[in-house]
Amino acid sequence: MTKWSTNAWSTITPIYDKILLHPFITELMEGTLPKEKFSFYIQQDALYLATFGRVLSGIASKLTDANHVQDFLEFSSGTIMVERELHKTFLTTFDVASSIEKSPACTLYTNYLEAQLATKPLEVAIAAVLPCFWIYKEVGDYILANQTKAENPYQEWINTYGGEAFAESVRKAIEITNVIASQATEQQQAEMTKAFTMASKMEWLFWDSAYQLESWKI
Ligand SMILES: Cc1ncc(CN)c(N)n1
Repeated sequence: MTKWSTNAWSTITPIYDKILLHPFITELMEGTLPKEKFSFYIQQDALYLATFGRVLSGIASKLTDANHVQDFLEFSSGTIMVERELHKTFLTTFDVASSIEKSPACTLYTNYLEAQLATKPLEVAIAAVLPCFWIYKEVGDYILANQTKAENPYQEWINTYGGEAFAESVRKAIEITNVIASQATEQQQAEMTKAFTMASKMEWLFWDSAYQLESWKI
């Protein structure tokens, strides 16, 4: 039987293809992305990750398999720690402001994840966080395989998401989500795919908001 993740990825392939074509990603790959846009992204991402970490540990608290609990706790602490280290590098390098408010896209995405955790069944919440792992891994791999410039100011970002340590977490996250999906009804699996798709759209929005230096209209 086809795994839930295989069908879910096919559903979001048009979104993923658009992410690869987004100027934030193409310019990041070329190393030509204006620093101002990357700084905006990194600052918003620090705010995003604070919520993401809390949502991951919330999911851990709802899982029943002890190994899955441990994996999600490790995602929450380990993965986030690695990403925070990465952020520190860029926050220092680019000397960005330390107090900022969430952009509309960041607000939308973090509120969405928190709402899935608070109001939806576990299988939906877990599907909602999967794009945060999977899309970043695919984008990291894609950039590593296609970049042509020897020097890139964003190389550390690229290496983090295209690297083996991150890939291992992503494999585990996909596997756990498939186990949860295998215990779900068809209707529940459809809800999972819906959340996976929505969060994938928000990944696109998040990069787009950084590229546009999005601000509140009011
Ligand atoms: C918005 C966003 N999505 C996903 C990731 C990778 N965990 C991230 N750092 N930021």
